[in-house]
Amino acid sequence: MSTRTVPTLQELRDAPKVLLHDHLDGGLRPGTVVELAEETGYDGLPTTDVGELSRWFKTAADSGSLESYLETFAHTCGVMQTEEALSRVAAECVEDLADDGVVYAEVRYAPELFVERGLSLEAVVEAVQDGFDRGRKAAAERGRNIRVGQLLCAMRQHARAREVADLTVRYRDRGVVGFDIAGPEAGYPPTRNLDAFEFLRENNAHFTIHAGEAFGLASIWEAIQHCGAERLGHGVRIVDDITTSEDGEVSLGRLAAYVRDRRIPLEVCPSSNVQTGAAPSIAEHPIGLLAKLRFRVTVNTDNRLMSDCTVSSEFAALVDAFGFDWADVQWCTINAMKSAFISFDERLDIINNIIKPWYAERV
Ligand SMILES: O=c1[nH]cnc2c1ncn2[C@H]1C[C@H](O)[C@@H](CO)O1
Ligand SMILES: [Zn+2]
Repeated sequence: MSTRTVPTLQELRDAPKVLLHDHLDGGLRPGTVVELAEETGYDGLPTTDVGELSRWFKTAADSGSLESYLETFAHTCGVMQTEEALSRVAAECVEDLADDGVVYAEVRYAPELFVERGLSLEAVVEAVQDGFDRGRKAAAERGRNIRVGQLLCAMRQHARAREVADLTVRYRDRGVVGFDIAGPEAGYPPTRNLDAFEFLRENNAHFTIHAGEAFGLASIWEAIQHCGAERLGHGVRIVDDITTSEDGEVSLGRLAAYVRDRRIPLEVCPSSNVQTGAAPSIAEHPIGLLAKLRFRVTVNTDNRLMSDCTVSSEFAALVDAFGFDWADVQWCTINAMKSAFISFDERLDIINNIIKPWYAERV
């Protein structure tokens, strides 16, 4: 087969893929939201009809602003306040990713959002890990092998980042592979949490930062140069530091050049960016230019429930919009695996023994 074969959605689902940016509380099955609301006595859902609720999440998240997009999480977090609920959501997440052909995933959530009914932060992490372990076993029994790590988020608007950083280090040999900050970007620069990042660096722990989504270059610069982020959540506003002249010549500013030269991974989430207004459409999404310029681009879902997407459907959208072929899909997949927060040996093993052999027949 040649690299020019156009990958179909079904073929993309079969391809081994790597997912670095996926929120646990943004990936629930709509039916599970309804069932958990009933079981846990959460009465805030806009509707208990599964089809309607599914459409409601998508429409409400199609808001054009990150702030109103984030309001939809009140309902998912609302039904995830018990260990049983957290474990179920985590298990289903792993099974759904495995069924989409994901072979390695880092799934993130903010433990501080699940303590409304008295759970400790530790109990939250352990319940999620229990679900991940169960999901992994269930998927393996169906012949779908997947490895999953937890990323613990701190919310930018709260003041618990140092505590969550501590939790990240304590649980790093028990399923947690790194840390992130999430939530509203404008008005909450990453430097507000400098003590957390310093603590993580002192402990040789990994972290990524949501930056360059709803706010521009200043946020990306702070995340990298002040905080020491290894990867950027989204990071797509880096295009503000790239100019294309009338004759098509592209030039990179100092920050864009730094991000590209240092191979800083961009966790790009195309559909989510369109919903929050970070990009006008998939066709006009900066990922086309960033991939062409060979930034270290990775393709991610962000929130599968709110965007009604999968990793495969995100790739399919890029096939349509930019003519991505199998070589591009493999490149993004290897980029992502190289950027994962697990050991070099483990990353290499997945690249050499799972990813490369599968794509070798197509590129
Ligand atoms: O795209 C995002 N940007 C910033 N914050 C986000 C995004 N998607 C989800 N979140 C928030 C809402 C969740 O409750 C939290 C932790 O998963 O992270
Ligand atoms: Zn995100």
